[in-house]
Amino acid sequence: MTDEHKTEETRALRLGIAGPVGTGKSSVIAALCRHLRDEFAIGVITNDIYTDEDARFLKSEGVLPEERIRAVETGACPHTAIRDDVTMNLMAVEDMERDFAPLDIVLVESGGDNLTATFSPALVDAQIFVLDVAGGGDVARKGGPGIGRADLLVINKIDLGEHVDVDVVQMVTDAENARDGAPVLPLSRKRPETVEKLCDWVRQMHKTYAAGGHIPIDPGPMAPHHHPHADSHEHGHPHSHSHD
Ligand SMILES: Nc1nc2c(ncn2[C@@H]2O[C@H](COP(=O)(O)OP(=O)(O)OP(=O)(O)O)[C@@H](O)[C@H]2O)c(=O)[nH]1
Repeated sequence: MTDEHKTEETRALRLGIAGPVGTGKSSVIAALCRHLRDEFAIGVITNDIYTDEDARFLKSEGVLPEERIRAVETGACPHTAIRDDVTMNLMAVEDMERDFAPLDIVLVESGGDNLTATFSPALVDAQIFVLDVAGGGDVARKGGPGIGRADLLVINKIDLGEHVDVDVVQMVTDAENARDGAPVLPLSRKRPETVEKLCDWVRQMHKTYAAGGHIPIDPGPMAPHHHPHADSHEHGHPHSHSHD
């Protein structure tokens, strides 16, 4: 950590990374750790339903010392653990902050099975929502709380645009229109200048947060959705949510 980023009085910036399955959340976290680990003291919490696969991926990439990467196995709908009852995650974040104090940034990766899952502001101070071009150019137009109101919307894998017939410029424009001027970042790990822009956004967010100038926003509740389970049962959490 450089003196410029030293924050004696504030706890770590808790930054959530959400988005549908496979859009590149773990890759975004790996890139941030690789590029920012000499500037900031970083910890990572991953969320999976039954496994610690994302944590194992990040450990195998060697992006941080292994003990700075911890998995929360939610055992249930992963969006519940980042939005409705954040206890497991909050404890994991607080343990991490205590064990490695002082940390500058804790990155929390959502399990992400749904386009509309977002973090509660009780868990994170700011959140990045990740889409990718391989999911289709029209996804950005569909809106929803993460696309519309996350602090940053990343459109990932722009290197794949031509292979999946997606007009990346149009997709970014659609996303900007859905966000009333909030930032949209086209990203590809194969284009270092885009990775640097992502790092700059995080640096700026940390600076604003450390100066007390960042107010966490709640992107809003997720939309009603279905899980492809065969059973049918009530959920113990309040958002509208049914299993078929
Ligand atoms: N071409 C290309 N592939 C990428 C890029 N970023 C990630 N990927 C690939 O996309 C796939 C999914 O990436 P992950 O980082 O595992 O995505 P995720 O959102 O964490 O996935 P889940 O945790 O399963 O939801 C992997 O095969 C990555 O190698 C990129 O910028 N360009």
